[in-house]
Amino acid sequence: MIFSTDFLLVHGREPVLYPKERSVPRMEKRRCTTCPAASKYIVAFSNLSVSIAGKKLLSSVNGIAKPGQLLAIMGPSGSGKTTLLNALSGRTPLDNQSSLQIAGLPLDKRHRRRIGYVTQHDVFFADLTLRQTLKYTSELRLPDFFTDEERKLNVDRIVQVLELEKCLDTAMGGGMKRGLSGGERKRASIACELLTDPPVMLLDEPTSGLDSTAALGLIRCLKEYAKHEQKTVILSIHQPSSQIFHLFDKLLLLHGGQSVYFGPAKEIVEHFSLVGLPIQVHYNPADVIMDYLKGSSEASDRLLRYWKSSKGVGESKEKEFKFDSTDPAGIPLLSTQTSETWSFVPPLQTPEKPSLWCSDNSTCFCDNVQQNEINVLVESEALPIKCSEEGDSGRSSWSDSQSHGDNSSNCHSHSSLLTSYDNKWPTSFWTQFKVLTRRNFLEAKPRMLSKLNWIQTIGLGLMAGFLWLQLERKEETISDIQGWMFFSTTYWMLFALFGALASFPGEQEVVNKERISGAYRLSAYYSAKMVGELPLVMTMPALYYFISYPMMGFHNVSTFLLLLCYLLLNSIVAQSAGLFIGALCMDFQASTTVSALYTLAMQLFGGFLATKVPPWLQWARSLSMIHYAFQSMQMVEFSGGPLIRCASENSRFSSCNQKENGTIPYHLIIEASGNPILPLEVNTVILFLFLLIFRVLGYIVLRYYRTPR
Ligand SMILES: Nc1ncnc2c1ncn2[C@@H]1O[C@H](COP(=O)(O)OP(=O)(O)OP(=O)(O)O)[C@@H](O)[C@H]1O
Repeated sequence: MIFSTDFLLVHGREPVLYPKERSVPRMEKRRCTTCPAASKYIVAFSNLSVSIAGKKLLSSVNGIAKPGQLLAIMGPSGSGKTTLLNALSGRTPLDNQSSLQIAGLPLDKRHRRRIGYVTQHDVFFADLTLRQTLKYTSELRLPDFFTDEERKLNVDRIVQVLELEKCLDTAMGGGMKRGLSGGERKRASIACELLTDPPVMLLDEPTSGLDSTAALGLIRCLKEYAKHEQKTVILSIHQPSSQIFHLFDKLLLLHGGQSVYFGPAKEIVEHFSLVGLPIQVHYNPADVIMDYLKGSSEASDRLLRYWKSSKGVGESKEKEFKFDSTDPAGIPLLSTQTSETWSFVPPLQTPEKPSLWCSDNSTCFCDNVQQNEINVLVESEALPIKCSEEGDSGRSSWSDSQSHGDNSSNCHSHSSLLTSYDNKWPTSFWTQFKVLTRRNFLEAKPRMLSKLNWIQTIGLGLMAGFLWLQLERKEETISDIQGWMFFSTTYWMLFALFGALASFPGEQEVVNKERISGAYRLSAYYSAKMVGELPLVMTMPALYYFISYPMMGFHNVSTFLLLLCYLLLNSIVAQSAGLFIGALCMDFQASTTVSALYTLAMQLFGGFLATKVPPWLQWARSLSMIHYAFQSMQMVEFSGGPLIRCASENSRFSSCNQKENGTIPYHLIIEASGNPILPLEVNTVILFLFLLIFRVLGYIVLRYYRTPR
């Protein structure tokens, strides 16, 4: 694997990410973010506890992760590694006494969105290729001021670093669909997060499913990334190889939701021997540690007791966990006395938030500094950052950390980087809508316009066409014409509704992940879904109609087009109902049960199967979308084409018995089926109301009931 040097170029030394004159576009002088000092994303947690449903999953875990370092969380299965990462990412609520600070401030929504989180379970749209996935991620999650070329360059470099070039055009796969291998999917997940240049990266078991060489390559890559780009990297890992273990800077050992060690990884052997649990020189420390933790309870009890008695910070090494409340910015800082003494703000203290102001020419200054000279404490040295008056270099903060000698650009990069994230969303509603519409279309196309669907629709169109071939316009064929209309409306209602249901569970996993990371507004996603899938929802019913209706009997263009409109409107309403039920139930089995009940009821009250509805049940008819679509189609068909001729004998229409060779007006045909007639316009408005209500309800459910955590 090629790592290290290339990595530096990812967001690199070239002015690619934050180009000149584009750092803070059209910005008024305004409060935009915290001081650069606070932008050093140190993750500090103390007394961190998590309980779910009364069960304590984590208990008083302490630790600190600094930019430039790799913190590994190890522990047996079920020890709480994922729970801790979820807590650090803000996805799991913390117990009251817990303290979690990022960049010196309690974790809020804005910081939460600056954390890249690669979860254990990779979720992607199975049908999109890796190239499309990365392209859309960069379009959604990089601020609007990036050009297409810059985005592409960015993607290309990350792809190169993570060695994903060969599989760029492979489908992501997942579920039943074959696609990227497990290792490639994992690297693809990491690539998606890296694209956004997060200052803090959390990775849950990034090496699972990788062979030992690939795993080592990946951890090396993360180490380089942390070191050279000054990022804070925290990962959980099950049982690393010895080579991987020695790459860790800090180690947090968990057992049963409690920490049994936190400190430099290289000191773990010494720590275990102090506890009376020796680790032989030639053994892999990770293996032995896990053996102790998974073995007899005596070893883990001893570790826990020792750790608690030393107040959780390794007093055996004369280290102390000092709280320094004098730091004005409230930022966890490394003491200058010894690199092994940590200090950070006490739990529950909310430090005053320093503020950085950025003017429209990208000049930044702090409220509490009152000048352009800002001191940033990096490790133990104070680093002056001069905010120049003009928007010059526009380098990325990644390269700045590499070139401490030239700090003039730091403010610009910080300002552009942080202000774009200080806005609630990285991109505008319009960008999100455009990108999501395209992505939705591409994602849904293989599913909705699959080869099987084409075959099924053409076959069904021909079958219906031959069954109702060239029907004469006479009283005896009324029920056949109605049969074609009823069959067509119900079939396409079921097709659209169940199609929408089937798309929901898989899609929601990806959308929830993206919503948690703050990639876009729900409203943008929801409206894009409506628009992106619209042509797809209409294609199959239109094809069926183009085949079967002319075979049954074409009369004139206006009737032909109007009938098509009602068939399509009916399908779109059904899709909206499917989206609403899918959002409400989420569980596929529950949603199919609810949908089956609803669609069967709609068919029964549709106006064709039952002509005599008991008075106390007539209200149910008004809830059936089929009823309105079917009635509208009858009105168009029986009034638009040649009028239906009366039967020569024993006509059931009284008007026919009064004269020979008479015709039957459309309203008598509809009334004969026992349904009250509403004007065509009213039927149409009601169908649109169904559409609107289902879509609004779907949105409300996703917004308030299905808020992802
Ligand atoms: N929502 C929940 N409700 C109840 N218990 C939970 C919940 N989530 C996790 N747990 C429990 O919390 C414990 C820690 O789970 P967690 O997934 O954090 O472990 P882990 O160390 O990441 O395990 P692994 O290495 O197997 O992924 C487990 O015993 C698990 O069963």
